[in-house]
This record gives sequence, C-alpha cells and structure tokens, in this order.
Amino acid sequence: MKILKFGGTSVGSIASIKALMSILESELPQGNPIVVLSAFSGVTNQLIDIAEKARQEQDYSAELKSIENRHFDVVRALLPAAAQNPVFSKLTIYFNQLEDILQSVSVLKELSPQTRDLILSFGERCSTFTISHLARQHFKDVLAVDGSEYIKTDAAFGNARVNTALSDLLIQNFYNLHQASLLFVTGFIASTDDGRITTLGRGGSDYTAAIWGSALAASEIQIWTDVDGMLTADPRIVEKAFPLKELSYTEAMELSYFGAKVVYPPTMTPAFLKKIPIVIKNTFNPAFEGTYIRPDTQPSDLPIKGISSINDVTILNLSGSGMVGKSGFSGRLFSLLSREQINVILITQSSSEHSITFAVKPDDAVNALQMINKEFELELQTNKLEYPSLESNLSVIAIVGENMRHTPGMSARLFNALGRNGVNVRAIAQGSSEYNISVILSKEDLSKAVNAVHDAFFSQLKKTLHVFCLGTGNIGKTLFSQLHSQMPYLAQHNDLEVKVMGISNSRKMHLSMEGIDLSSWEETLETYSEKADLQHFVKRMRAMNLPNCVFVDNTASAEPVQFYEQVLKSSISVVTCNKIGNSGDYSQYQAFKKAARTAGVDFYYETNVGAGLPIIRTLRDLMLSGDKISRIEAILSGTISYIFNNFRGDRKFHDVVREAQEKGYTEPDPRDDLNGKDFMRKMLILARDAGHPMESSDVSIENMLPAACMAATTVAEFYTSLEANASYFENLKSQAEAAGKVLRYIGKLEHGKVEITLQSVDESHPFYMMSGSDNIISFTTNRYSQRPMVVKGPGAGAEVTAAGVFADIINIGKR
Ligand SMILES: NC(=O)c1ccc[n+]([C@@H]2O[C@H](COP(=O)([O-])OP(=O)(O)OC[C@H]3O[C@@H](n4cnc5c(N)ncnc54)[C@H](O)[C@@H]3O)[C@@H](O)[C@H]2O)c1
Ligand SMILES: N[C@@H](CCO)C(=O)O
Ligand code: NA
Repeated sequence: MKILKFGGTSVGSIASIKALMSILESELPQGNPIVVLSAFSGVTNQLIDIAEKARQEQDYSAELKSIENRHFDVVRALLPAAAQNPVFSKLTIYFNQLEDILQSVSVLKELSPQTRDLILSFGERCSTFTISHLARQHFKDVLAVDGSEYIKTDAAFGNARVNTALSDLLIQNFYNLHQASLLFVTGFIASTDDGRITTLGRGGSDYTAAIWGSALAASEIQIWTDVDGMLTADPRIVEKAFPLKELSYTEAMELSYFGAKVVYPPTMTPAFLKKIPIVIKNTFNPAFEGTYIRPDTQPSDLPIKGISSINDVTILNLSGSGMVGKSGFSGRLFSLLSREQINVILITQSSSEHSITFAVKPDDAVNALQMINKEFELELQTNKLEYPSLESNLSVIAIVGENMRHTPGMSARLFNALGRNGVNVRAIAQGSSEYNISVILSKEDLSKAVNAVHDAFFSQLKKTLHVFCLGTGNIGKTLFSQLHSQMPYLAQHNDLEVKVMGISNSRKMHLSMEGIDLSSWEETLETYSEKADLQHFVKRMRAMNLPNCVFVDNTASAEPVQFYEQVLKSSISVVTCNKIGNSGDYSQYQAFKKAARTAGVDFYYETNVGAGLPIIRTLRDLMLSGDKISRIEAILSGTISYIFNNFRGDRKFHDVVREAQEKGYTEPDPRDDLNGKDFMRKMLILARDAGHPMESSDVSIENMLPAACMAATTVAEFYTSLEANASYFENLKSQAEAAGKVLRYIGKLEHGKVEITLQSVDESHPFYMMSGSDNIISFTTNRYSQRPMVVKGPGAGAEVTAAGVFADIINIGKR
C-alpha cells in the first residue's frame, strides 16, 4: 500500500485537482493508496492572518469569504449541478463554525495557541471534504477521514509531539476496518487525548503521511508538489539547478537542514525508521520520475548532491585565554543557548581552543549575546574572556553528499571556486561525517557563491562565463559574431556558455542581468542603451556580483586601462587586445600582473602581439619552464608586412596603405602603424614578458617615413603626405629590388636592448619569404640555441584578432 500526499499547490486550483484525479486514476489499478491532503495553497497563511485580525477586532470578512469562494468555485467547476448542493451545505456548516470561533476570538480579544490550531484545522478539513467529494465522481467507495482523530499528541499547540504508539494503534485499527475504501485523510492536524485539535508544525502534512506510512508499513510514500523533485540548489538562486534522481536519508536531512523547500525531511523520520522509500513527484509533470529518498542508494556519479543555503545568519565570536583547556566551557555555552531555545546553525572552534564562533538566526543574536554576557560575567570582568562580538548580514552555504566522504579534493574545489570569485570565507565547518562542508560568507556574495560552486561541482552542466565587452568596432563586432556562431559548439564540446552581460562603445552602453542576445546586440544597444560612462559601467558590472566574470577591452583607448587594476582586484579576469595598458609605464604593467595574481584571476592579452598567433603564450611557457631568452627577432606589424608584400609593380605606396586599412590590419589610426609606435608597443611588451623592466623610451626605432609624413596632424593629411612622398618610397623599393632584396621592418631584442630597424634582406634571410599580413617571430633561447623556435602566420585582421580574444576568454572558462 502506498501513501500519496498532495501539498497545497496540488489542491489549490481546478487544474491541479484535475491532475490529482488522473494521478489517482493511474495509481488505483495497483491497489488503493491512502491519500493525505493539505489545505488549498495559501489557505493556512490566510487563516493565520484572519485569526490575528479577529483578535485585533479588525474586519476579516472579505478574506474569509474569498477562502469560502475558492472551495465553492472548485465544486461548481468540477461537480455536476445536481451533485453540488449537499457539498455546499456541508461546506457552509464548516464556514459557519469557523465564523463562530472567530467571533469569540473577537469578543475575547484573545487568540490562544489552542484556538489558533482549531481555526487552522478548517483548512485541511475543507480541502479534504471537497476533494473527496469530487473523487466520488471518478472512484467507488471514497471515504473522507478526519486525521485528527487518529494522530494523538500532547497539548503543545502549534507544534505538538506525537504519541506514536497510540497513534499507530488507532491508525491500524481504523485501516483494518476500512482498507477496502479509498481514504482521503486530512494532513497536518491531530488531537489531544481529550479531543482538542492540535497541529503538527512545519511540514505537518508530510508528517501525517509519514506517520500513516509507518503505522501501516506502506511500500512507498509519495510527496506530490509543484516541482520535479529535490533540486541541486535553490532554483531562485541557481538557474541551472536540476532535480536529483536519488538521495539517501542522511543527504536529504543535511540538504533540508539548510532549507530545501519541497519536503521537510525531519518530519519524515517515522518513514526513515521503517526504511520506507519516499518519492518527491510533480503533480504538473507526473511522468517525470522525481526524486527518490531511500536508505540504500545506488552509487552516484555526482561529486555532491546539492548546495543548500541560509540567506541570513549572524555570527557570534567568543575568544579569550579563559577558554583554553577548560572542558566545561563549551558545555556551559551550549547548554545556555539550548535553555534559551536558541538554535545553533553552525559551530567552529579553533584548534588552539582560543575561540569559538557560532551562527544563529538574526532574531536570536541579541538575546544570545546578552545571555552570554550574563553567564560569563565573571570571566569577562577578569579578562579571561573578551566581550563577544556580533557580525550580521552573513549567509551560510553548504555542500552536501555522501560521495564527499573519503574523497580528497572536495574542499579544494569548493574553496577554489569561492576564491577565484573573490568570495571571502568568514568561517568554515565540516561535520566529521564528511557529508557536509559549510561556509559562512557575506550575504551580498551568496548568489555569486552558490552559482560558482554549482558550476564547479556539476561539471556535466555548462559552466557560464559572464562577459562585459568594451568596443564594438572592427574587433568587437567580429568577436560578437564569432561568439554568436560558436555558442552551440561551445556548449557541446566545452560545456561552456558565454553570456555577454554588458556592452559599451564610446557613445552608448547597455548592461543586462539576463544577458544580451548576440543576434541583435546592435539593435539592443541602440534601443535600450544609456550614454556611455565607463566609470558607471565598471561600477554596475561589479555590483551585479556574478561568478566567473571577464572584462574584455576591444578598444584602442587609454581610458579602459585606468580600470584594469580595480577590475582585477574585484576578482574579475581581464582580456585585452588593446596594447596601451601593457605598453604604458612599467609600474602599471607590474601592477596588472600583481593584481591578477593576488585575486587569483587571469589577465590575458595574447592579441597584444601578433594578433591570434600564439606568441605571448609561447613566451610565457618558455619562461615558466625556466628557459632563458637570449634573442628575439621579429616582424610584428601586420600592416607594414602587408604593405611591403603588396607594394609591387606600379602600385602606389599610399594606395597599398589605404588597402591595409580597409582590410582591417591597421590601428584605428594608421599612423600608429607606419610611425612604428604599434611595433614598439609589441616589442616592449615582449621584452617585459621576457623579464626586462623597460620603458618605451628604451626602445630605439628607425623611422620608415620621411619627416613630412611623420608631422602630419590628421589621417587625411597623412595620406596626402604619403602621396606627396611617393618617389621616396619608390626609391626605397627599387634600391632593394636592384640588389635582389626585399624591405623588412624588423624588431630585435638582445642583451636587454630593443631596436626596430628598416632592413633590406636577401633570400638567405629567414624573413625573406613573407606574404599577406604575416608576422614572424623567432625565439633564440638556452634550449633553442642552435636553431630558433619560430612562429609565423597572419598577424593582423579582425577575424584572427577576434579569434585570439575569443581563445583568451575560453581559456579563462576552462580554468
Ligand atoms: N586590427 C587588428 O588586426 C588588431 C590586432 C590586434 C589588436 N588590435 C587592437 O584591437 C583594438 C581595437 O581595434 P579596432 O580596429 O576594433 O578599433 P575600432 O576603432 O574599430 O573600434 C574601437 C571601439 O572602441 C570603442 N571605444 C573607444 N573608446 C572607448 C571607451 N572609452 N569606452 C568604451 N568603448 C570605447 C569605440 O567606440 C569603438 O567601438 C585596438 O586596441 C587594436 O590595437 C587590433
Ligand atoms: N595594427 C596592427 C594590428 C595587429 O596588432 C598591425 O598591423 O600589426
Ligand atoms: Na598573439
């Protein structure tokens, strides 16, 4: 025999009652279950409210009427007219009785816990009566049972303690007489020996189901609700939370301790003791298998079963020399708290025994503090103890699961996820059962922390990167289109989801908690945006406090650079193709690195040199493995490379420059390429990464342009001057050609010196063969001493650059 318990949301509406009936219909062929019902959703709370209003002599009639109407409406909708009247009459009797009781509360201006329980009992009685009547339309031999007659309790109204032996007997006797009927039992309510109504406290209908199940040795207890089972985390916090197939009793208890909402496992203890399996099922999705809670679970692949959290706690910290080695101390402390009925959520003690930290509900904190001050007055006055301090606005998160037991690396994974996201851990507790590790953190970090930890443990789910992008030009635009087209691939092959949460260019910006749809980012930016304000952008990004964040700079502006350090310090990784940051003052370059290291986040800038070519990464790997760089020789201007490779035949120099610009190889201002500045920045960044603390003034650059071109004050003027100096460039070319050589602008780092020179090289030179916007770099090192390591390929252009930025972002996601 099974117990099927339907909670408030499963009995609150016409649709849910229909669903309930069809669930019963498919269940009945396997034998009659016992159905336990809650009050219609929301009714218990309404009754509490109405009772309170009555006590204060306020008008409650409308609210009472609305409860009545809900029951009547259901009857009207689901019963044929001819069958309605007897139900209406009985319901009217219930509501008249309730009205009478409320009247007396009003007259006496007194609402005792006993009266309150009596008032609340109408919720379950009306719902069970109504639904059992509706069931008569579908099933034979239906019986409505007032469960309060069969569960006997003490007189602790509001949260009564059950007399199990007596209740078991009453239930068994009743069932023996009526097992042929389809029984509908009121949940939540019970009675004292002398017949006064009591209630069973939080999760009371679950408790009723467990008591009946245990008394009758049910084969299964089904808890029908409005979600697909117990989830891995609170779905209001973690969008990706998913239903668990199976939990052990212990896991269910641990998860619920910190607030799993669908079932309140402590009430299921009678079922646990008899090893009866419990299933959480969704009334609105009955085909879904739901969550099984049972004693012997199958081995699971999940490293943890879930993350539970308590939104608001306060911690008290007690410390002092008086505690060391005093065995009675914590005994006194905790019996004091228990005497005061203060529930201790979590305790940690330093191994020096010098301090104890414990967490309580904020409502209990001041009381706890005062009680401690009183109890330990002597120790406090003699300085053996320090006056305890309170810390509020904190939350607790706990990871729970039996697989954590004896598995090294679990706590590392937890703290790594928290650390990388800049979540400061205030206190830690691990039960010696190893089923649960709990940490206390700031309340404002709760959502970020739970999401980051969920991502870290449930790696079979997509991990989400939250990306904030500056710049919607050549590179920015291309990055968005690459991200957009690669989304499905990333999801499938990298278990990664990249969500763009903010976009800004120099005119407009837009940030969104939902993320920006990359198929229409341009319209979104036009329609919803505000005026660009970088300071504000960064502030908002930080305030969103999301896990796994990346700040991407695709501008050529000095302004974003001012924010890198503060962004890194707030545990947000930075990816930049903008070279201004790393080629500024050396102290600034160092500060970025230090900020990233300290915060444990990434600062990636692969595209600063050679666009998407793996140059920065290669150099870093060489350095990390202890190699020494003796020489770097390189062509690192894609623009100049393109110009020399295409300045052939009767083509004009300035036309080729314009073509390079049109192809997206040049900087936004092409003068930055031709005057060597862009090349200088790249050589400087390489030299710094190779361990030389250099400034830009240390780089010597041979001008490739005549003085008149260098002096041009606008881009238009620049092109005019290139045209005017056409013969200068023709000369350079023909001289080289006459000698069987080609022109190459080459950078070199050797003996701590960096120079960039214009050279004519013949075919014996390794840099002779180049095409398109090719870059080439050769590293001569201790290990690559005879023949250098060479990286070569297209070193400019929107596609290859955006791809490099993309790869940096993904690499952050992979860590
Ligand atoms: N083109 C290449 O092959 C290549 C290769 C490697 C690196 N880069 C680098 O890429 C960067 C972008 O180049 P691009 O060609 O896309 O430039 P672009 O001029 O096309 O676009 C720059 C974007 O930055 C925005 N912007 C400027 N200042 C801003 C600010 N303060 N806040 C927010 N947005 C701002 C502009 O509105 C524009 O959308 C440059 O730093 C360049 O050095 C380019
Ligand atoms: N303008 C740059 C882009 C790549 O950094 C170049 O021409 O090399
Ligand atoms: Na690169």
